[in-house]
Parts: sequence; structure tokens; C-alpha cells
Amino acid sequence: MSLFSFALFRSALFRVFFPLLLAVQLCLSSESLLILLSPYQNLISTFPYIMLSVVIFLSQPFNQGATGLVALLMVVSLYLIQNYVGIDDLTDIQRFTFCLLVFALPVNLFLIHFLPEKRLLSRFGINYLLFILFQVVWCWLLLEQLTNENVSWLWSAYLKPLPSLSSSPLLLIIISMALTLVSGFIVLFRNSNFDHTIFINLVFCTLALVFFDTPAIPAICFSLAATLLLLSIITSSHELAFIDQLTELQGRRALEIEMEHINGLYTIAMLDVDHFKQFNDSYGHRTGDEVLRLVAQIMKQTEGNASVFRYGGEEFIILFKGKNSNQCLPYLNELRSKIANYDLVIRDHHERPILDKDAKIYSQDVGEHKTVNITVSIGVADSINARTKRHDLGTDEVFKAADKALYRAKSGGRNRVTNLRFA
Ligand SMILES: Nc1nc2c(ncn2[C@@H]2O[C@H](COP(=O)(O)OP(=O)(O)OP(=O)(O)O)[C@@H](O)[C@H]2O)c(=O)[nH]1
Repeated sequence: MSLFSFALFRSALFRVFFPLLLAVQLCLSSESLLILLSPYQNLISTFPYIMLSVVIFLSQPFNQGATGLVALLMVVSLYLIQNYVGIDDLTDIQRFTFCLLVFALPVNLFLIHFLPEKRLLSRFGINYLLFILFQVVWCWLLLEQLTNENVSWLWSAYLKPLPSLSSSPLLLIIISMALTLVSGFIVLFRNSNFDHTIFINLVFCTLALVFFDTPAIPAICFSLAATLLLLSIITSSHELAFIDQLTELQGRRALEIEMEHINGLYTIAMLDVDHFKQFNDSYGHRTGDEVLRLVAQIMKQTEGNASVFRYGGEEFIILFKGKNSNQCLPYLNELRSKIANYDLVIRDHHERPILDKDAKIYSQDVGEHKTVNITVSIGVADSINARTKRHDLGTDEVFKAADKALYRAKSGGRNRVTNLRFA
């Protein structure tokens, strides 16, 4: 199974630049695209509804209620744009309705970034829905009030378009672009799937706003946004199933699938952090988590074409395909010594209990901070059958052998690599 492509989809740069690239491409090719798609007008105006409905439908079983909410906002907005706001002879009230809509949509999308809880049926989710309802009622009352008034001054004073750019009000385009820009920075900074969902919608809402009077472009924008939302649901489900949230390494399920398909020569290295329970007891679980993240970061740099997995707790697996255990020892010894030589700075050790005298974790005070050195033990085994000399050991046997090697590394004094073939 190739996880490379999904790792790419999860990177912050991809999450920001791919929608932007699509948007730019759409701008550049809008004329030829419109000619190409002109026989399919009906399909183009229906397609975003189909895609957004699929997103709303899938968001429930995939436990992504807030993505469903975002898609719902998009459906309602598109429906209002297509059915209640004509393109040509807009009355003042229609223009005003349009302005309220294209102001409210990006602002409400943007606000979802800051919902502390992203589930729809939570205190925050329900408050958010009530807030939207409040805006709808307020807009409706305002429009009722203005029906008999002349509001053209509003249009000419504040909502003037810049004809060379778009027929939509310049102020609204600037607001929408500014929110999209900030949203892009939030994605770069937090790299969360959920922020990405909002960013996608902001990008294509802004584009739809700019090209509002170009037939079919808003529908194409909403279709692209819905397609990216689908991709986002799939990527985040993949992430939940296969990626360990703490270390961002591939998780146990990914390893199991890898092992189902593996054959031929390979080596398994089982790595366990030494005295980790004592570390947790001394410095707290959160600092323990930092150590696991650090070990994972160093493991990612293992050479020899290694694939790294978090097996569970403080245990990790390194898989080397096409190599016997003897060939992997230099890479593993280098990894072991890199971890042992890393001076981990404990930031808030004053609040933690101090290690007792026979602590097995080596620590020293350096000025304000305490530095700690963590060690790991590694057990190694490969798929070569000692009896037949062929690579035909079953994965269970290789795992058992690596586990046994790890046990020997621990009982032999820890901070060492033990290869069962040569033990
Ligand atoms: N901080 C943190 N601790 C974890 C996590 N998963 C497991 N642990 C802790 O890891 C510790 C594992 O302890 P043990 O299995 O007794 O092993 P050890 O203390 O490392 O001792 P040796 O393996 O014999 O060197 C337990 O205290 C678990 O609570 C985690 O995700 N975060």
C-alpha cells in the first residue's frame, strides 16, 4: 500500500496551494472552459448540488458533521444565487440581497475556524446554528424594511464595482479575499483537515464572487469546492485509520496491511523506549508525549529505506524491505546513538517531581533547564529461515523473533541493538 500520496495530501503546503492552483487555472482557462462546456449547461448547474449532497451525506458516517455544515451553507448560497439573484436587470433590493449573501457566506465560513468544538451537535455547533438563524431573520427583517425605500445610494456609495475586475462590489471582493488569505495562513500554521475544508470553500466562494456575472462559473466553482471537500473527507478518514495522531507516524493498522502483502527478504526492528514508565512518573505524561514525538522525528530520519510505524505505547517498528538484519544493523545503531545523544530539555521541571537517586534516566541541570537523555532498546529479526536458509518465515514468526531480540536487549542492559540471528 502506498501511503506517499496521502502524506502529500496532508501536507500544509499542498492544502493551501492546490486549491489556489486550481483557482488560478480556472481563471486562466475560463473562456475556453465555458466554450467546451456550453452544451452541458443543465449538467453544470446541477452538478454542484449532486456533489455537495454527496458531501453532506458522507459527512455523517465519516463523523465530519462540520464539513457537512459547510457544504450545507454552500448549497443554500448557491440556490439563492441561482434562483433569487438574476444576473442582468437586478433591482436594488436584489442587489442588496446579493451583497448581504456574499458578505455573510465568507464571514460565516471563516468563523468556523474558531469554533472550539467542530461537531455540529455540540454546545458550540448549536450556538453557531442559532447565530446563522439570527442573521437570516435579521436580513429578512431588513429587506422587508427596505422594500419601499430607495437604496441606490448604498450601491453607489459603498458597493461600487471595479468594472475592469468584476461586476461584484469591490469592497466585498476585498473582504472575501482578506478572509481567504487569513484562512490560508491558519492552514499553514495549524495544518488541520478541518481548517483546510473552510479554506477550500473560501477560495472558491471568492472566485465565484469575482466571476459572478459569467454564466456557469459560480456553479463550476462550487463543483470544484465540493470535489475538494470529498477529497478532504477521504484524506481525513485515511488519516484517522492509518496515521498515529501523536507522532504522525503510520500506525498499527497501516503496519498490519503492509505485513499482509509482504514477502521475500525483509527485516523487522522493534524499538522500545527504556524506562519510559519512570520517565512519565518523573516528568509527567505530557513531557512523555513530547519524548515519543521526538523519538518519532529521529526515527523518520533512519537511513536504509526504512518505513517507520508506531506499534502502540512506547513501541515502534522499523521495516526494511529487501535487506537482511545484518545489513540493517549500521542504520539501527546510528539511530540508537542519535537518540541517546540527544539532549532533551525539560522546560518546566520545577513543577515536576525530581528523579530519585537511582534514576535510570540520565539527567543534569544546565542553568535554568534540566536536560535528559533518553535511550532505546532495539530487537531485530529478518525473514530468513535459519533451517531452510530461504526467506520464507511467516510474519508472525519474524515478529516473535524481533520481540524476543528486544527482550534480550532489555535484559542485556538496554540502550542496545540485539540481532537474534547473531545473539
Ligand atoms: N506519555 C505517554 N506514555 C505512554 C503512552 N503510551 C504508553 N505510555 C506509557 O509507557 C509506559 C510503558 O511502561 P513499561 O511497559 O512498564 O516499560 P518501561 O517503563 O519503558 O520499562 P522497560 O521497557 O522495561 O525499559 C507506561 O507507563 C505507559 O503508561 C503515550 O502515548 N504517552
